Amino acid sequence: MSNAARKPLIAGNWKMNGLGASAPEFVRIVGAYQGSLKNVVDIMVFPPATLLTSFATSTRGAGVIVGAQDCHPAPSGAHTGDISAEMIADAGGKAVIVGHSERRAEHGETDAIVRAKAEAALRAGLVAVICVGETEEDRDAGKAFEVVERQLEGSVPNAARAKTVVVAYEPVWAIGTGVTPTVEEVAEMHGRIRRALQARFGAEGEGMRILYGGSVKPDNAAELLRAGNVDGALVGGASLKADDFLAIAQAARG
Ligand SMILES: O=C[C@H](O)COP(=O)(O)O
Repeated sequence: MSNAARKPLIAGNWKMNGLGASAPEFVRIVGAYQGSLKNVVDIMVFPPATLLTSFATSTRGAGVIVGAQDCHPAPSGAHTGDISAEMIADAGGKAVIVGHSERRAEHGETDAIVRAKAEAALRAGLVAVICVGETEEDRDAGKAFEVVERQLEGSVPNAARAKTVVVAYEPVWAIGTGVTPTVEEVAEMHGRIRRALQARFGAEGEGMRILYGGSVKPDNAAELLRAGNVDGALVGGASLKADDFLAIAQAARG
């Protein structure tokens, strides 16, 4: 299956950024999406949880998917400060990021925890965007493929299907640094991820979208998105400005 058989997906992760005053940026994304983009690219936006409901309300009917940046594995309970996948769905969210490297590093999330969170997402009817990626140390030690394949094996649930799971490859050393792997390096890693997904999930693994993330900007998006098995991007910093994010979405048109 070529890239063209999978609808591109551009996802914006706002991380811990955004106040009520940021809503107009999102409204501009929704407006532009309804114009020319809707038929050629899927768009997801992951605002902080405080903005989830208002963004979900403003996108209703427009097709931009809104999601959360994390969820707890349990549906409810005594877990102060956490939110469950069911709560995200109740708030109008349709997707959730799990296993982002910032959560793995800052909150000690293991592959088993990430998998439990992805399973919670599927239980609640959300799309799980499961992040994997090696550190600079891993890459320098020649262990990038091994690390990413181990994360995939440990983090992706057995129930994963093409419509319910998206994999995001984000080399940790490329996040927020302005440094990216070469297009060849991205294609090589995405090819490895594709083969691992196919080996485990067959045709469903062939259809699963694999996003690249890490310093994607309007000026490098087109070449990164042309690489083999790159089905879209998970964008951090450049997703905070509607113009930049929409320029990246335009680049996904091919
Ligand atoms: O989730 C998004 C990624 O961590 C990429 O962030 P960045 O585009 O700011 O490098």
